[in-house]
Amino acid sequence: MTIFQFPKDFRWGTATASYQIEGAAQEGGRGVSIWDTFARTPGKVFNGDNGDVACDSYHRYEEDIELMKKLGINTYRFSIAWPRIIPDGDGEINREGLDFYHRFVDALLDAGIEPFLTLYHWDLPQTLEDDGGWGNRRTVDAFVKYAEVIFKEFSGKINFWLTFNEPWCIAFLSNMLGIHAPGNKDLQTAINVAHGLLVAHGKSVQSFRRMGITGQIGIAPNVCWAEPYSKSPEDQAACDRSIALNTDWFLDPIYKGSYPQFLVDWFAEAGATVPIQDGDMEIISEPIDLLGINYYTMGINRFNPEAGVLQSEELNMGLIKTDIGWPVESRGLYEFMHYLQKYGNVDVYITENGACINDDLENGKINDDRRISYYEQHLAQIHRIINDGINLKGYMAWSLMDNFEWAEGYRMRFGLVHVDYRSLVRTPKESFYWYQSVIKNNWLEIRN
Ligand SMILES: CCOCCOc1ccc(-c2cn(C[C@@H]3NC[C@@H](O)[C@H]3O)nn2)cc1
Repeated sequence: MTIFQFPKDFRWGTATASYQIEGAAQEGGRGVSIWDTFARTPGKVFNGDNGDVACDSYHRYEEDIELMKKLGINTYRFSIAWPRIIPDGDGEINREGLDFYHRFVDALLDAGIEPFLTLYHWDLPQTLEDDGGWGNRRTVDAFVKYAEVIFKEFSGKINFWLTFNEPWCIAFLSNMLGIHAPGNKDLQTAINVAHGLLVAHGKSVQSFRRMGITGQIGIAPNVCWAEPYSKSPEDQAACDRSIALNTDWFLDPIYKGSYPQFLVDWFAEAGATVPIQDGDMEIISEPIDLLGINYYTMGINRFNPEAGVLQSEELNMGLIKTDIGWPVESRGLYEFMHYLQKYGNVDVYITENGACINDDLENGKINDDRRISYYEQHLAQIHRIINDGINLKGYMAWSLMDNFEWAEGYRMRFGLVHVDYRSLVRTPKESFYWYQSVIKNNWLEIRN
């Protein structure tokens, strides 16, 4: 038996997002989001699933908070649905939407749980997408207006703020690969979206400072760690491109005030350029306080001129995979956290980490041993990272409960709590009780 003790002030939590759990899509004055539209577009989401009901957390959040109290977490990451606050994107404010989130945040605080807010977790008001989305400065300004409304309303209640969740997904997964909403398949559009959200990030951080809002603010990129299949420079360069597009493409502008030139040049070869306007990079590089890091898996990549715009092919190395097909390899988290040190020893929270394991109820229990094993491996790496002196301050498991997994619909389950989507009954899985024990002890026990 090996015991890994965590720091006494280490934050333990779980994470969710508005469109994935709330439901009540036509209630409370909520406007239409790009995910409402995308999910209703035939062929875009498995089984034609959508977020109309989801986990019904809009109505059942008190039950969810009881589960959080039972789990013992002290931090809960969630997102606010912009279409509940300003239904048409940049027009009238919907007081009913603000009141809902005040009730929710107050209930979290009453439960002794720290709210950890993501302002944008992919549910853009459709009216703004109809007018060019993140590539149109109207959307940038609309986001700043929305962010300032939330800052003003929740300053003093919320102390941990993230502007954007997984900017690579918002820009490239959704506008170059077309796998997520709005489903564009164009490199220039993706680069325009990435730049627009970065300007929106920078402007909202400037507002946060100017308004004197309580707490700390940052952003949450997702990690794509990749190691070369061979020692060839071409394979290493292919890995560098994959890693950089998920993180450096966003963190270089924020921490260095410029894009990674080797990728700018690579995209120029493909005929795509970054639409930088005077003053943009100064705005984007407004200093932040923390980083959220979302880690799920890593790849072994090689150069392949046929493998998409980055010419970087991920190989099947025969590793154990989760039920969504992602290799289980926690080593990439350790390697990435050391890679991240090039931006300084910044405060980092793991804002997402978890496994898609689709075990179902058997005699009233869900024996998700594979999820426990995934978490054991990744928390052991977290312990190594902390022992190396890296400022890793907290960990939020993705996810508190099974929910709408985007293009995969409801078939892919990441939750510590099982959700029956017909009855909406929540059932803690065995991994819930395992994580409960880790949190209670503030240590990880590894069976040797
Ligand atoms: C066949 C080509 O495939 C290209 C990669 O396609 C994907 C799809 C999905 C992801 C993805 C999904 N998640 C989990 C979410 N993170 C935020 C939260 O909302 C979770 O639901 N992280 N990354 C990445 C890459």
